[in-house]
Amino acid sequence: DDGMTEAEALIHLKKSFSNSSSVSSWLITNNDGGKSPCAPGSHEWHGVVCSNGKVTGLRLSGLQLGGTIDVDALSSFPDLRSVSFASNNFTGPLPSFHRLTALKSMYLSDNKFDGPIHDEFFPNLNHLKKLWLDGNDLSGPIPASVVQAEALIELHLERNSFSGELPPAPPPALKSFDVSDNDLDGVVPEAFKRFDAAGFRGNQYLCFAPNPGQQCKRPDVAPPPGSASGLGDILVLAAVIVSAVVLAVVLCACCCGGGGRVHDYDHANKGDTEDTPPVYMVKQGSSATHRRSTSWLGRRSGSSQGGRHRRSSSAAKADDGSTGGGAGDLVIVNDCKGVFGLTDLMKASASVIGGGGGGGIGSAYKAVMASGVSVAVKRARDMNRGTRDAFEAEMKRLGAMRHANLLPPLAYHYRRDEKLLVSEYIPKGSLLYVLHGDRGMDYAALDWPTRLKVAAGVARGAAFLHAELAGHEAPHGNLKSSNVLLAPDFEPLLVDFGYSGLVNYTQDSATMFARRAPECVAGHPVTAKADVYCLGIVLLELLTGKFPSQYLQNAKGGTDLVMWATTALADGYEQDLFDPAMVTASKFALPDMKRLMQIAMECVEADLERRPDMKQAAARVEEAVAAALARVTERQGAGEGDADSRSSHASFVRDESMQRVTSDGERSSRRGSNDDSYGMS
Ligand SMILES: Nc1ncnc2c1ncn2[C@@H]1O[C@H](COP(=O)(O)OP(=O)(O)OP(=O)(O)O)[C@@H](O)[C@H]1O
Repeated sequence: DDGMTEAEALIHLKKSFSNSSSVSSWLITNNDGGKSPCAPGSHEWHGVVCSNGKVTGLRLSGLQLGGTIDVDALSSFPDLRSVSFASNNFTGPLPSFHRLTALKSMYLSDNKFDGPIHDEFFPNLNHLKKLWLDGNDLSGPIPASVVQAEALIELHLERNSFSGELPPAPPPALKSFDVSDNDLDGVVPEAFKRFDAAGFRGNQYLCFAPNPGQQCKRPDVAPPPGSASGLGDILVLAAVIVSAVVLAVVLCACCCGGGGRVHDYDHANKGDTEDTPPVYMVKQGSSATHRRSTSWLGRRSGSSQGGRHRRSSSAAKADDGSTGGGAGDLVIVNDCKGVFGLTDLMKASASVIGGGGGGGIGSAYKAVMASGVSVAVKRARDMNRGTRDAFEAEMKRLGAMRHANLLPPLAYHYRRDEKLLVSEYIPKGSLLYVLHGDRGMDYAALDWPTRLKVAAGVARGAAFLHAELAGHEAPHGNLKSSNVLLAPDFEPLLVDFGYSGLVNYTQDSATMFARRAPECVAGHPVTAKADVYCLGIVLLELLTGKFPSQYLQNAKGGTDLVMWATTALADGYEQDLFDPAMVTASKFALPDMKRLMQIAMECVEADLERRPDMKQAAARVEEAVAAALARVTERQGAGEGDADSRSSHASFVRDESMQRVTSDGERSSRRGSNDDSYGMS
């Protein structure tokens, strides 16, 4: 309870232990009454660490304690930063310590904790630096969400029974990692190879590289009697395939994209070869695949589901009335990719594509369903600003939007504590990824004319939203390069729009990028002009090729593009602002680049009066792009061949990536093996 004093909370905690004789000093005496154990004059409470009069740690290792640990009691210590329960006899599932979001270190080694690590364990622990769980009986996969433990430096999982493949990526700050002596299999993802090899030993089927001479997959064990695998699975799969074929025939005529265009990117762009991107993003659509994952959709998978959701493709179409059949399943708001249900998603091969690590709406996954359709699934936590009805109405409205530069949602799943938002999967990924990721082929293709196309498309999509969703406080609300996906022809597609009225107000500031506009930071309400600021940042990012620090919560890393550009323009160095990879091949276009830069600067103008509205901004961008493209064409006509400029652009990019090859080690050799290695699970 809230009312518990620290002393009372410790007594509660003690009650949850069996064999608590070693903490017999934990008692409320007549002398000190309910005095805090940290108050001056209090008697000594064994293992309780105080700092500035508050309980900040519990040091209870090796005290032969057993039983369970009462996390409710622990949650009464707001200043608790460190707990050690190592080398005791605690049993049962891992306590829900993820509710103690301020914890910096957790030492739980050498007990008898068993069962899986819950999917939600890591994303909540934003301050956790040290997690020691070695020497227990923990099992199941290491959740992919581990990547979200942003502060984690030490992760020790050795001597347990963890199984399955390693997650696609480790947490960004991790320095020490040990999973030795478990039952892991598969191939160690590139991103883990920076850790000491000793930390991977003792996993019979875990391979460092795909190797014909070595088995990297644990042989299937016989299913336990009565389980739903085997024939049941085959029947379900057959049902999925049959229904998918039927649906495909029925639905193939429908249109998904704007202007009557049909997007079908699943099968385009097969040749993605990607390396490990910088830490602020997770590799796009590759990496370890958890087939029949036990955990990617968390509690929803498996038998805990209840019969209600068992049948495949039991999705409800919103048009049928949002409530009909929709309870607990997916509601399709846009059927251009067919109708599918939660069961289809749960059975899909899933991989993480985004951590939501920067404080976004939630984590994102790619899921390839049995029907062959790939979707992106976002798990969004704090979207309870309005009623369920309002949420459903909004999703329906967004799903019905059609524009060549918008990617409307396909479906959603509503639960009070979490929503799933499903959209078509776009293989090339986001502008963020292409600009700042592996700097591969797609980056090489981002020459001046292509950047112009992206700029114009983003502006057009945003202007359309501003016209259609004029009543919204910020019609897009989350415009940034990670929410600009690129179609195979580099036509930009905006995603995650229209959510600003749905995301919890208090969470809003951290999650929606529009709230980082200077006026919002200063405490003013968000308005449609906040989206214009966001457009400005995307334009600056396109022109400079730099990662904007504005996207990060804490200004660690990236470039403050607004400040940099302001200074450079004031000092007359604007030329230095432009991405050399773009300028080298298109020097003739400098005046046009400057013009677009000028528009970007107007968009990020702090004075709202002077900042244009979206309609004006988009019109200016379109005009500038048209003029710039005309100059490109003129140039080509004049014989300075496109081929020429493109090849010098490409060679610049190649030289750049050569440097990366040498500094990063055997990047190129990794490339070839990357994709195959994951396909084998
Ligand atoms: N439909 C999609 N197809 C392909 N990739 C996608 C799709 N939706 C999102 N992504 C990718 O997933 C990555 C992570 O997405 P996510 O939305 O979780 O992160 P974010 O945009 O940084 O945060 P948020 O939008 O929650 O504020 C994006 O960078 C993008 O590359």
